[in-house]
Amino acid sequence: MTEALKLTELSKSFPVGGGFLAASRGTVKAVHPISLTVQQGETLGIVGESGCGKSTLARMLVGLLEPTTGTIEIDGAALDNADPAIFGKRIQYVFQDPISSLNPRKTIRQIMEAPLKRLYGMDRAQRDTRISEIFASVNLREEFLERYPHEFSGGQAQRIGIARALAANARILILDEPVSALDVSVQAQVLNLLADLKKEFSLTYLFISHDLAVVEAVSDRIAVLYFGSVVELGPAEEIFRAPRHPYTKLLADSAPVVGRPLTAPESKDTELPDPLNPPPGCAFAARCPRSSDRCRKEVPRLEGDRVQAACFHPLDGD
Ligand SMILES: Nc1ncnc2c1ncn2[C@@H]1O[C@H](COP(=O)(O)OP(=O)(O)OP(=O)(O)O)[C@@H](O)[C@H]1O
Repeated sequence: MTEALKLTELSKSFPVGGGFLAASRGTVKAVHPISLTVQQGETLGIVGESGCGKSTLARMLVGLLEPTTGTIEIDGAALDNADPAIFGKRIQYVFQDPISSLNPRKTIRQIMEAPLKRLYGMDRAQRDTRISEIFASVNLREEFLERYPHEFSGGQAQRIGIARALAANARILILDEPVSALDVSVQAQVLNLLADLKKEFSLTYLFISHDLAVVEAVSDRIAVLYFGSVVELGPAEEIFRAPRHPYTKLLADSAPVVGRPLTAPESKDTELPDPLNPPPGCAFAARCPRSSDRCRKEVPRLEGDRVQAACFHPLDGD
């Protein structure tokens, strides 16, 4: 298999402080250094609670945020932040809220045309051909092109969002909670469409969601994020059924996962650490039923073969 995406020590910190005249009050480390690879054709699921850094990671990957440290490589070539067009041709973002992510004052044709003009300088005839092809692939009628975003249902708008991402010919899509704003019946249609498109265009997906059952169903591998770090990474069919990291177990115990009954979570504490004053050791130690003195002093590294966990006292995965 070939590597589609490679992240090396990618991190993001935000200076935070009291107003633009006052000095910065500190730094929020939204994403701690992350190194991982995604193979061509793979779907990597990324799960974690609100505030764990999912959006910050995704926004770096599409060039919307400049990383504080680290590199992003696509098909072996490093992405250069100075040239957003390079990102646009290789990696695209599908937003959670399909209607509000589309410019309300533009027709769907104008929305679809924008990346074709900006990234490829296509003339009118070339753009029309490309848009017709993509619309056929996502099962949208061409008469929709002259309408405005508010005229569509959530499911149709998400198809348009996916079509826009595909128009740029990128082979990697960041799907940021792509179905969580949709009705359950429509969710299944959009997930099926994403599966079909993946085959048709040999796409690679990063599928970000807080919905464990959806992530488990669509992913080949899953990365569990906690407080800006990957704490567990492994095959989708294993990770929630036989968690190694106590945080993954907490997630799996508190959410419906196929083939695993809900149990009462061992940890009742739901507080995330203060991002302005992070703990010195493992960020999960204060919530973890297995934590030791070592956990409160040292940061565990992600280790293992098929399944990797960043934990000094991992569960045995049975
Ligand atoms: N521009 C910013 N300035 C300061 N802190 C930020 C900024 N953006 C994000 N953060 C902080 O970084 C951390 C990660 O935020 P992020 O939005 O990436 O998490 P998330 O997992 O996507 O959450 P959600 O699911 O709620 O969107 C949070 O502590 C957040 O408050």
